[in-house]
Amino acid sequence: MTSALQITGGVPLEGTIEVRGAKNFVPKAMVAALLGSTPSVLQNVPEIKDVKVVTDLVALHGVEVNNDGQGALTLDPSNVTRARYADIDAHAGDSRIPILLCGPLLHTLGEAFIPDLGGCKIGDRPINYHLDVLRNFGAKVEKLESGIKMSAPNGLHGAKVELPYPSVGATEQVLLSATRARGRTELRGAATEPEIMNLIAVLQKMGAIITVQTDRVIHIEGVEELKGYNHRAMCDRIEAASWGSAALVTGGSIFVKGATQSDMMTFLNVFRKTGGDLDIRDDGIQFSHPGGSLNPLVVETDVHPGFMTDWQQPLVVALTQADGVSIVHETVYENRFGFTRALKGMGANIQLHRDCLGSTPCRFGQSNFVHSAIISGRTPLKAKDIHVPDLRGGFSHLIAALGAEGRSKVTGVELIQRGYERFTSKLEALGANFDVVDA
Ligand SMILES: CC(=O)N[C@H]1[C@@H](OP(=O)(O)OP(=O)(O)OC[C@H]2O[C@@H](n3ccc(=O)[nH]c3=O)[C@H](O)[C@@H]2O)O[C@H](CO)[C@@H](O)[C@@H]1O
Ligand SMILES: C=C(OP(=O)(O)O)C(=O)O
Repeated sequence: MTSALQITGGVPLEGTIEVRGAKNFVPKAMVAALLGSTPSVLQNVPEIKDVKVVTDLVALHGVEVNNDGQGALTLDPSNVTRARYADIDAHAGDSRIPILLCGPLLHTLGEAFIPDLGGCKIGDRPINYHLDVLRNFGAKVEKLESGIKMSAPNGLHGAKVELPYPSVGATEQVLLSATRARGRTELRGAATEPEIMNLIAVLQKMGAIITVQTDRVIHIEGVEELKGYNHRAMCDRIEAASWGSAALVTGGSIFVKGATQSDMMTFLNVFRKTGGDLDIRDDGIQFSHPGGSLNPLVVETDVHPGFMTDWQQPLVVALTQADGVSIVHETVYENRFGFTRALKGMGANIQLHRDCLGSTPCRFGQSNFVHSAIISGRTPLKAKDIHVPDLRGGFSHLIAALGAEGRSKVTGVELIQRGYERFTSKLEALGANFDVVDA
Protein backbone atom coordinates (compact mmCIF):
# COMPACT_ATOMS: atom_id res chain seq x y z
CA MET A 1 0.00 0.00 0.00
CA THR A 2 1.60 3.30 -1.03
CA SER A 3 -1.15 5.37 0.40
CA ALA A 4 -1.91 7.79 3.16
CA LEU A 5 -4.61 8.10 5.76
CA GLN A 6 -6.76 11.19 5.94
CA ILE A 7 -7.94 11.21 9.54
CA THR A 8 -10.66 13.34 11.08
CA GLY A 9 -9.91 13.25 14.79
CA GLY A 10 -12.06 13.65 17.84
CA VAL A 11 -13.96 10.34 17.68
CA PRO A 12 -13.45 8.10 20.75
CA LEU A 13 -12.24 4.66 19.62
CA GLU A 14 -14.72 2.08 20.90
CA GLY A 15 -15.04 -1.64 20.28
CA THR A 16 -13.13 -4.92 20.10
CA ILE A 17 -10.06 -5.85 18.14
CA GLU A 18 -7.88 -8.96 18.19
CA VAL A 19 -4.10 -8.98 18.50
CA ARG A 20 -2.21 -12.04 17.29
CA GLY A 21 1.41 -13.25 17.57
CA ALA A 22 4.20 -10.86 18.53
CA LYS A 23 6.32 -9.11 15.89
CA ASN A 24 9.31 -9.44 18.21
CA PHE A 25 8.81 -13.18 18.72
CA VAL A 26 7.38 -14.76 15.55
CA PRO A 27 10.35 -14.00 13.23
CA LYS A 28 12.76 -15.48 15.80
CA ALA A 29 10.72 -18.67 16.11
CA MET A 30 10.81 -18.86 12.30
CA VAL A 31 14.61 -18.65 12.43
CA ALA A 32 14.70 -21.38 15.13
CA ALA A 33 12.94 -23.73 12.70
CA LEU A 34 16.20 -23.75 10.70
CA LEU A 35 17.84 -25.61 13.60
CA GLY A 36 15.44 -28.57 13.40
CA SER A 37 15.84 -31.78 11.44
CA THR A 38 12.05 -32.02 10.90
CA PRO A 39 9.35 -29.44 10.04
CA SER A 40 8.05 -26.97 12.61
CA VAL A 41 4.56 -25.51 12.97
CA LEU A 42 4.06 -22.00 14.30
CA GLN A 43 0.54 -20.82 15.12
CA ASN A 44 -1.06 -17.44 15.76
CA VAL A 45 1.18 -15.82 13.13
CA PRO A 46 0.12 -12.29 12.18
CA GLU A 47 0.09 -10.89 8.66
CA ILE A 48 2.74 -8.23 9.10
CA LYS A 49 5.63 -7.08 6.94
CA ASP A 50 8.35 -8.50 9.21
CA VAL A 51 6.86 -12.00 8.88
CA LYS A 52 6.84 -11.61 5.10
CA VAL A 53 10.49 -10.46 5.10
CA VAL A 54 11.60 -13.43 7.21
CA THR A 55 9.49 -15.85 5.17
CA ASP A 56 11.34 -14.68 2.04
CA LEU A 57 14.69 -14.86 3.81
CA VAL A 58 14.35 -18.41 5.10
CA ALA A 59 12.77 -19.51 1.80
CA LEU A 60 15.78 -18.07 -0.03
CA HIS A 61 17.94 -20.44 2.01
CA GLY A 62 15.82 -23.43 1.07
CA VAL A 63 13.24 -23.61 3.89
CA GLU A 64 9.86 -24.61 2.49
CA VAL A 65 7.29 -22.33 4.09
CA ASN A 66 3.59 -23.03 3.91
CA ASN A 67 1.07 -20.54 5.27
CA ASP A 68 -2.45 -21.98 5.71
CA GLY A 69 -3.96 -18.49 5.59
CA GLN A 70 -5.39 -18.97 9.11
CA GLY A 71 -2.23 -18.06 11.00
CA ALA A 72 -0.41 -21.42 10.92
CA LEU A 73 3.02 -21.55 9.28
CA THR A 74 4.76 -24.82 8.50
CA LEU A 75 8.51 -24.48 8.04
CA ASP A 76 10.41 -27.41 6.55
CA PRO A 77 14.20 -26.96 6.72
CA SER A 78 15.17 -30.28 5.10
CA ASN A 79 16.41 -28.64 1.89
CA VAL A 80 18.70 -26.02 3.37
CA THR A 81 21.80 -26.90 1.41
CA ARG A 82 23.80 -23.80 0.56
CA ALA A 83 24.51 -20.29 1.86
CA ARG A 84 23.11 -17.48 -0.28
CA TYR A 85 25.11 -14.40 -1.13
CA ALA A 86 23.40 -13.08 -4.23
CA ASP A 87 19.84 -11.77 -3.76
CA ILE A 88 19.98 -11.70 0.02
CA ASP A 89 20.28 -7.91 0.16
CA ALA A 90 16.97 -7.55 -1.60
CA HIS A 91 15.39 -9.88 0.98
CA ALA A 92 16.67 -8.14 4.10
CA GLY A 93 13.95 -5.50 3.86
CA ASP A 94 13.41 -3.28 6.87
CA SER A 95 14.06 -6.04 9.34
CA ARG A 96 16.93 -6.68 11.76
CA ILE A 97 16.31 -10.42 11.79
CA PRO A 98 19.01 -11.47 9.24
CA ILE A 99 21.70 -11.21 11.93
CA LEU A 100 19.91 -13.98 13.86
CA LEU A 101 20.26 -16.40 10.95
CA CYS A 102 24.03 -16.66 11.60
CA GLY A 103 24.05 -19.39 14.26
CA PRO A 104 21.54 -21.70 12.53
CA LEU A 105 23.22 -21.26 9.12
CA LEU A 106 26.70 -21.82 10.55
CA HIS A 107 25.45 -25.05 12.14
CA THR A 108 23.71 -26.28 9.02
CA LEU A 109 26.01 -25.01 6.27
CA GLY A 110 29.24 -23.87 7.91
CA GLU A 111 28.85 -20.40 6.44
CA ALA A 112 26.49 -17.40 6.36
CA PHE A 113 26.26 -13.99 4.76
CA ILE A 114 24.50 -11.09 6.45
CA PRO A 115 23.50 -7.96 4.49
CA ASP A 116 23.11 -4.49 5.99
CA LEU A 117 20.31 -4.59 8.56
CA GLY A 118 17.08 -2.62 8.54
CA GLY A 119 14.90 -1.90 11.57
CA CYS A 120 13.77 1.36 13.09
CA LYS A 121 16.17 4.32 13.06
CA ILE A 122 16.09 5.04 16.78
CA GLY A 123 19.79 5.16 17.52
CA ASP A 124 22.98 3.75 16.09
CA ARG A 125 21.93 0.13 16.64
CA PRO A 126 25.40 -1.45 16.48
CA ILE A 127 25.82 -5.25 16.19
CA ASN A 128 29.11 -5.50 18.10
CA TYR A 129 27.61 -7.79 20.80
CA HIS A 130 26.32 -10.17 18.11
CA LEU A 131 29.68 -10.37 16.38
CA ASP A 132 31.57 -10.85 19.67
CA VAL A 133 29.17 -13.64 20.62
CA LEU A 134 29.65 -15.43 17.29
CA ARG A 135 33.45 -15.04 17.49
CA ASN A 136 33.30 -16.53 21.01
CA PHE A 137 31.56 -19.57 19.58
CA GLY A 138 34.33 -20.01 17.02
CA ALA A 139 32.94 -18.20 13.98
CA LYS A 140 35.28 -16.36 11.63
CA VAL A 141 33.79 -12.94 10.87
CA GLU A 142 34.79 -11.02 7.75
CA LYS A 143 33.39 -7.54 7.08
CA LEU A 144 32.81 -6.89 3.37
CA GLU A 145 31.46 -3.78 1.68
CA SER A 146 28.15 -5.50 0.99
CA GLY A 147 27.68 -7.07 4.43
CA ILE A 148 29.29 -9.60 6.75
CA LYS A 149 30.57 -13.02 5.75
CA MET A 150 30.91 -15.72 8.38
CA SER A 151 32.30 -19.19 8.39
CA ALA A 152 32.81 -22.00 10.87
CA PRO A 153 34.20 -24.96 8.94
CA ASN A 154 34.70 -26.90 12.19
CA GLY A 155 31.34 -25.99 13.69
CA LEU A 156 30.53 -23.83 16.71
CA HIS A 157 31.52 -24.66 20.27
CA GLY A 158 29.97 -23.58 23.59
CA ALA A 159 31.50 -20.56 25.34
CA LYS A 160 31.36 -18.26 28.35
CA VAL A 161 29.74 -15.01 27.27
CA GLU A 162 28.99 -11.86 29.23
CA LEU A 163 26.89 -9.12 27.63
CA PRO A 164 27.78 -5.52 28.59
CA TYR A 165 24.04 -4.69 28.44
CA PRO A 166 21.06 -7.11 28.46
CA SER A 167 20.46 -6.88 24.71
CA VAL A 168 17.40 -8.75 23.44
CA GLY A 169 18.93 -9.56 20.06
CA ALA A 170 22.33 -10.61 21.42
CA THR A 171 20.65 -12.90 23.98
CA GLU A 172 18.68 -14.49 21.14
CA GLN A 173 21.92 -14.78 19.15
CA VAL A 174 23.45 -16.78 22.01
CA LEU A 175 20.38 -19.04 22.33
CA LEU A 176 20.17 -19.75 18.60
CA SER A 177 23.93 -20.41 18.35
CA ALA A 178 24.51 -22.36 21.57
CA THR A 179 21.72 -24.94 21.50
CA ARG A 180 23.46 -27.01 18.82
CA ALA A 181 27.04 -26.03 19.67
CA ARG A 182 29.54 -28.54 21.05
CA GLY A 183 29.64 -28.33 24.86
CA ARG A 184 28.25 -25.97 27.43
CA THR A 185 27.52 -22.24 27.23
CA GLU A 186 27.18 -19.80 30.10
CA LEU A 187 25.57 -16.47 29.30
CA ARG A 188 25.80 -13.67 31.85
CA GLY A 189 23.93 -10.37 31.56
CA ALA A 190 21.12 -11.94 29.53
CA ALA A 191 17.90 -10.15 28.62
CA THR A 192 14.80 -11.92 29.95
CA GLU A 193 11.94 -10.37 27.96
CA PRO A 194 8.84 -12.60 27.59
CA GLU A 195 9.67 -12.90 23.86
CA ILE A 196 12.99 -14.48 24.89
CA MET A 197 11.27 -16.86 27.33
CA ASN A 198 8.94 -17.84 24.49
CA LEU A 199 11.93 -18.53 22.25
CA ILE A 200 13.44 -20.67 25.00
CA ALA A 201 10.13 -22.58 25.19
CA VAL A 202 10.32 -23.22 21.43
CA LEU A 203 13.93 -24.41 21.69
CA GLN A 204 13.05 -26.68 24.62
CA LYS A 205 10.26 -28.23 22.53
CA MET A 206 12.90 -28.87 19.87
CA GLY A 207 15.10 -30.75 22.37
CA ALA A 208 17.38 -28.02 23.71
CA ILE A 209 18.54 -27.97 27.33
CA ILE A 210 18.42 -24.40 28.65
CA THR A 211 18.42 -23.31 32.30
CA VAL A 212 17.42 -19.77 33.22
CA GLN A 213 18.71 -18.55 36.59
CA THR A 214 17.42 -15.59 38.56
CA ASP A 215 20.43 -13.31 38.09
CA ARG A 216 20.40 -12.89 34.27
CA VAL A 217 22.47 -16.07 33.87
CA ILE A 218 21.47 -18.67 31.30
CA HIS A 219 23.13 -22.08 30.87
CA ILE A 220 22.79 -24.01 27.64
CA GLU A 221 23.98 -27.59 27.18
CA GLY A 222 24.63 -28.12 23.50
CA VAL A 223 22.89 -31.08 21.82
CA GLU A 224 23.73 -32.69 18.48
CA GLU A 225 20.30 -32.64 16.95
CA LEU A 226 17.05 -30.73 17.38
CA LYS A 227 13.66 -31.65 15.94
CA GLY A 228 10.84 -29.42 14.73
CA TYR A 229 8.36 -27.78 17.13
CA ASN A 230 4.66 -27.04 17.31
CA HIS A 231 4.04 -23.74 19.11
CA ARG A 232 1.44 -21.01 19.48
CA ALA A 233 3.06 -17.57 19.38
CA MET A 234 2.58 -15.26 22.37
CA CYS A 235 0.35 -12.22 21.87
CA ASP A 236 2.00 -8.99 20.74
CA ARG A 237 2.21 -7.07 24.04
CA ILE A 238 3.49 -3.95 22.25
CA GLU A 239 0.55 -3.79 19.88
CA ALA A 240 -1.85 -4.47 22.77
CA ALA A 241 -0.38 -1.61 24.81
CA SER A 242 -0.47 0.68 21.77
CA TRP A 243 -4.24 0.20 21.51
CA GLY A 244 -4.47 0.83 25.27
CA SER A 245 -2.79 4.20 24.78
CA ALA A 246 -5.09 4.86 21.81
CA ALA A 247 -8.08 4.46 24.14
CA LEU A 248 -6.59 7.08 26.51
CA VAL A 249 -5.74 9.54 23.74
CA THR A 250 -9.17 9.40 22.09
CA GLY A 251 -11.22 9.10 25.29
CA GLY A 252 -12.45 5.68 24.19
CA SER A 253 -12.70 2.08 25.36
CA ILE A 254 -11.01 -0.80 23.51
CA PHE A 255 -11.20 -4.51 24.28
CA VAL A 256 -7.96 -6.08 23.04
CA LYS A 257 -8.69 -9.76 22.54
CA GLY A 258 -5.60 -11.86 23.10
CA ALA A 259 -3.80 -9.35 25.37
CA THR A 260 -2.06 -11.27 28.15
CA GLN A 261 -1.83 -9.83 31.64
CA SER A 262 1.35 -11.66 32.70
CA ASP A 263 3.37 -10.16 29.83
CA MET A 264 2.05 -6.62 30.37
CA MET A 265 2.08 -6.09 34.14
CA THR A 266 4.40 -3.09 34.05
CA PHE A 267 2.34 -1.39 31.35
CA LEU A 268 -0.91 -2.14 33.20
CA ASN A 269 0.41 -0.50 36.38
CA VAL A 270 1.41 2.63 34.46
CA PHE A 271 -1.93 2.68 32.63
CA ARG A 272 -3.78 2.54 35.94
CA LYS A 273 -1.54 5.18 37.57
CA THR A 274 -2.37 7.62 34.80
CA GLY A 275 -6.03 7.10 35.58
CA GLY A 276 -7.02 4.56 32.91
CA ASP A 277 -9.63 1.88 33.65
CA LEU A 278 -8.78 -1.79 33.13
CA ASP A 279 -10.88 -4.91 32.93
CA ILE A 280 -8.47 -7.83 32.82
CA ARG A 281 -10.09 -11.01 31.54
CA ASP A 282 -8.88 -14.46 30.49
CA ASP A 283 -9.39 -13.74 26.79
CA GLY A 284 -8.10 -10.17 26.70
CA ILE A 285 -7.98 -6.76 28.37
CA GLN A 286 -10.40 -3.82 28.17
CA PHE A 287 -8.57 -0.48 28.18
CA SER A 288 -10.78 2.56 28.88
CA HIS A 289 -10.59 6.26 29.48
CA PRO A 290 -12.88 6.74 32.50
CA GLY A 291 -13.77 10.35 31.62
CA GLY A 292 -12.43 13.33 33.54
CA SER A 293 -8.73 14.07 33.70
CA LEU A 294 -5.66 11.85 33.41
CA ASN A 295 -2.74 11.98 35.86
CA PRO A 296 0.80 12.95 34.85
CA LEU A 297 3.54 10.35 35.39
CA VAL A 298 7.25 9.79 35.79
CA VAL A 299 8.28 6.88 33.59
CA GLU A 300 11.64 5.33 32.86
CA THR A 301 12.00 2.84 30.02
CA ASP A 302 14.13 -0.19 30.82
CA VAL A 303 14.81 -3.81 29.96
CA HIS A 304 12.32 -6.38 31.27
CA PRO A 305 10.71 -6.30 33.80
CA GLY A 306 10.89 -2.52 33.32
CA PHE A 307 8.66 -0.35 31.15
CA MET A 308 9.38 -1.31 27.52
CA THR A 309 10.94 1.27 25.23
CA ASP A 310 8.44 0.19 22.54
CA TRP A 311 5.53 1.20 24.81
CA GLN A 312 6.96 4.69 25.24
CA GLN A 313 5.83 6.55 22.09
CA PRO A 314 2.04 5.90 22.21
CA LEU A 315 2.11 6.57 25.98
CA VAL A 316 3.78 9.95 25.41
CA VAL A 317 0.79 10.97 23.27
CA ALA A 318 -1.52 9.97 26.12
CA LEU A 319 0.59 12.02 28.57
CA THR A 320 0.02 15.15 26.46
CA GLN A 321 -3.60 14.71 27.59
CA ALA A 322 -2.78 14.40 31.32
CA ASP A 323 -3.21 17.38 33.64
CA GLY A 324 0.29 18.30 34.83
CA VAL A 325 3.93 17.60 34.15
CA SER A 326 5.14 14.13 33.10
CA ILE A 327 8.75 13.03 32.76
CA VAL A 328 9.93 10.22 30.50
CA HIS A 329 13.53 8.97 30.70
CA GLU A 330 14.47 6.71 27.75
CA THR A 331 17.31 4.43 28.86
CA VAL A 332 17.28 1.74 26.14
CA TYR A 333 17.88 3.73 22.94
CA GLU A 334 19.84 6.95 22.69
CA ASN A 335 17.67 8.59 20.03
CA ARG A 336 14.02 7.68 20.48
CA PHE A 337 12.27 11.03 20.83
CA GLY A 338 12.40 12.16 17.18
CA PHE A 339 8.67 11.48 16.86
CA THR A 340 7.87 14.24 19.39
CA ARG A 341 8.68 16.94 16.80
CA ALA A 342 5.42 16.25 14.98
CA LEU A 343 3.50 16.15 18.28
CA LYS A 344 4.86 19.60 19.15
CA GLY A 345 3.65 20.77 15.74
CA MET A 346 0.20 19.52 16.77
CA GLY A 347 0.24 21.64 19.92
CA ALA A 348 1.88 19.34 22.48
CA ASN A 349 4.18 20.94 25.03
CA ILE A 350 7.24 18.67 25.09
CA GLN A 351 10.77 19.67 26.05
CA LEU A 352 13.65 17.35 25.31
CA HIS A 353 16.74 17.10 27.51
CA ARG A 354 20.20 15.58 27.41
CA ASP A 355 20.25 14.91 31.20
CA CYS A 356 19.00 11.75 32.81
CA LEU A 357 15.66 12.96 34.19
CA GLY A 358 14.98 9.83 36.16
CA SER A 359 16.00 8.09 39.35
CA THR A 360 18.64 5.98 37.60
CA PRO A 361 21.50 7.62 35.68
CA CYS A 362 21.77 5.72 32.41
CA ARG A 363 24.42 5.04 29.73
CA PHE A 364 23.32 8.10 27.75
CA GLY A 365 23.68 10.77 30.45
CA GLN A 366 27.41 11.32 29.93
CA SER A 367 27.30 11.06 26.16
CA ASN A 368 25.16 14.07 25.35
CA PHE A 369 22.20 12.24 23.81
CA VAL A 370 18.74 13.82 23.89
CA HIS A 371 17.00 11.06 25.83
CA SER A 372 14.65 12.62 28.40
CA ALA A 373 11.35 14.41 27.84
CA ILE A 374 9.20 16.72 29.94
CA ILE A 375 5.59 16.74 28.80
CA SER A 376 3.31 19.46 30.14
CA GLY A 377 -0.39 18.91 29.75
CA ARG A 378 -3.11 18.98 29.09
CA THR A 379 -2.75 20.47 25.60
CA PRO A 380 -5.46 19.97 23.01
CA LEU A 381 -3.99 18.47 19.82
CA LYS A 382 -4.76 20.04 16.47
CA ALA A 383 -4.64 18.35 13.08
CA LYS A 384 -1.44 18.36 11.02
CA ASP A 385 0.00 16.57 8.01
CA ILE A 386 2.58 14.10 9.29
CA HIS A 387 5.03 11.61 7.80
CA VAL A 388 5.60 8.37 9.72
CA PRO A 389 9.25 8.23 10.93
CA ASP A 390 9.37 4.69 12.36
CA LEU A 391 7.11 1.93 13.61
CA ARG A 392 6.15 3.07 17.12
CA GLY A 393 6.62 6.77 16.36
CA GLY A 394 4.29 6.19 13.40
CA PHE A 395 1.60 4.58 15.51
CA SER A 396 1.87 7.41 18.00
CA HIS A 397 1.32 9.93 15.18
CA LEU A 398 -1.69 7.97 14.05
CA ILE A 399 -3.34 8.11 17.48
CA ALA A 400 -2.39 11.78 17.90
CA ALA A 401 -4.24 12.49 14.65
CA LEU A 402 -7.19 10.40 15.89
CA GLY A 403 -7.32 12.46 19.08
CA ALA A 404 -6.82 15.83 17.36
CA GLU A 405 -9.36 18.42 16.30
CA GLY A 406 -9.59 18.60 12.51
CA ARG A 407 -8.27 16.63 9.55
CA SER A 408 -4.70 15.28 9.34
CA LYS A 409 -3.02 13.49 6.48
CA VAL A 410 -0.61 10.78 7.62
CA THR A 411 1.84 9.56 4.96
CA GLY A 412 4.35 6.71 5.09
CA VAL A 413 1.80 4.48 6.85
CA GLU A 414 3.16 1.33 5.16
CA LEU A 415 5.92 1.38 7.82
CA ILE A 416 3.26 0.69 10.43
CA GLN A 417 2.51 -2.61 8.69
CA ARG A 418 5.88 -3.87 9.95
CA GLY A 419 4.29 -4.53 13.30
CA TYR A 420 0.55 -3.75 13.33
CA GLU A 421 -1.58 -6.33 11.57
CA ARG A 422 -4.41 -4.94 9.41
CA PHE A 423 -4.45 -1.74 11.41
CA THR A 424 -6.79 0.07 9.04
CA SER A 425 -9.43 -2.69 9.46
CA LYS A 426 -8.98 -2.40 13.22
CA LEU A 427 -9.39 1.38 13.09
CA GLU A 428 -12.56 0.86 11.08
CA ALA A 429 -13.88 -1.65 13.65
CA LEU A 430 -13.23 0.92 16.39
CA GLY A 431 -15.22 3.61 14.59
CA ALA A 432 -12.32 5.85 13.52
CA ASN A 433 -13.19 8.49 10.94
CA PHE A 434 -10.62 8.16 8.13
CA ASP A 435 -10.15 7.60 4.42
CA VAL A 436 -7.35 5.86 2.60
CA VAL A 437 -6.09 8.35 0.02
CA ASP A 438 -3.13 8.61 -2.38
CA ALA A 439 0.11 9.54 -0.67
C1 LIG B 1 12.99 -7.30 16.42
C2 LIG B 1 13.05 -7.01 17.87
O1 LIG B 1 12.88 -7.86 18.72
N1 LIG B 1 13.27 -5.73 18.21
C3 LIG B 1 13.26 -5.36 19.60
C4 LIG B 1 14.61 -5.67 20.19
O2 LIG B 1 15.57 -4.96 19.40
P1 LIG B 1 17.11 -5.31 19.53
O3 LIG B 1 17.27 -6.75 19.85
O4 LIG B 1 17.77 -4.78 18.31
O5 LIG B 1 17.50 -4.41 20.78
P2 LIG B 1 18.62 -4.66 21.86
O6 LIG B 1 17.98 -5.15 23.11
O7 LIG B 1 19.68 -5.49 21.25
O8 LIG B 1 19.17 -3.19 22.07
C5 LIG B 1 19.24 -2.61 23.35
C6 LIG B 1 20.42 -1.68 23.43
O9 LIG B 1 21.64 -2.41 23.24
C7 LIG B 1 22.45 -1.79 22.25
N2 LIG B 1 23.22 -2.83 21.51
C8 LIG B 1 22.56 -3.92 21.04
C9 LIG B 1 23.24 -4.88 20.31
C10 LIG B 1 24.63 -4.70 20.06
O10 LIG B 1 25.28 -5.52 19.41
N3 LIG B 1 25.25 -3.58 20.57
C11 LIG B 1 24.56 -2.64 21.29
O11 LIG B 1 25.15 -1.65 21.74
C12 LIG B 1 21.43 -1.06 21.36
O12 LIG B 1 22.03 -0.04 20.62
C13 LIG B 1 20.42 -0.57 22.37
O13 LIG B 1 20.86 0.62 22.96
O14 LIG B 1 14.64 -5.25 21.56
C14 LIG B 1 14.44 -3.84 21.76
C15 LIG B 1 14.53 -3.55 23.24
O15 LIG B 1 13.48 -4.16 23.92
C16 LIG B 1 13.07 -3.42 21.18
O16 LIG B 1 12.96 -2.03 21.23
C17 LIG B 1 12.94 -3.87 19.73
O17 LIG B 1 11.61 -3.67 19.31
C1 LIG C 1 12.28 -1.02 17.34
C2 LIG C 1 11.42 -1.93 16.92
O1 LIG C 1 11.65 -2.93 16.08
P1 LIG C 1 12.96 -3.35 15.25
O2 LIG C 1 13.97 -3.83 16.25
O3 LIG C 1 12.46 -4.48 14.42
O4 LIG C 1 13.39 -2.17 14.48
C3 LIG C 1 10.01 -1.96 17.43
O5 LIG C 1 9.34 -3.00 17.28
O6 LIG C 1 9.56 -0.95 17.97
